[in-house]
Amino acid sequence: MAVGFNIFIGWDEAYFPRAKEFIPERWLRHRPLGPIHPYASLPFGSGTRMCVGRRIAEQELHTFMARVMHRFTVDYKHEDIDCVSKLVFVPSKPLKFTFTERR
Ligand code: HEM
Repeated sequence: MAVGFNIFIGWDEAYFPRAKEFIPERWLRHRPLGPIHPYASLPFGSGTRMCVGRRIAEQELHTFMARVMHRFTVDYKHEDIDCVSKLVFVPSKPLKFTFTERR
């Protein structure tokens, strides 16, 4: 239910300005693209049956990303990537990132 909801609302300009552009900065705490309705994105569900692993999952993602970015410089020197909806949004092309170990 929550996943389906995300697909349909995720591209709705009424909830997400420049909805089809990949702008992860929209999620920063100060919401540079404007406020986001608290129920516009529910990847972990909501209410009494929402995901009990949410905090673990988010902590793991943050720790993983921080450790990777601390260790590597990440480059992408290919064509623009779009996203397609396959139950959830996924990249339209393979992600050919180059990871260079930082010195
Ligand atoms: C990115 C990672 C994850 C996503 C996107 C996710 C998403 C979800 C969603 C959408 C639900 C259903 C919520 C609802 O019915 O409203 C759910 C339920 C659940 N998730 Fe996750 N989950 C993630 C990671 C985890 C992890 C790491 C754990 C355990 C450590 C976990 C344990 C559970 C459990 C036990 C439920 C059932 C809760 C209930 O029915 O009371 N999940 N999750």
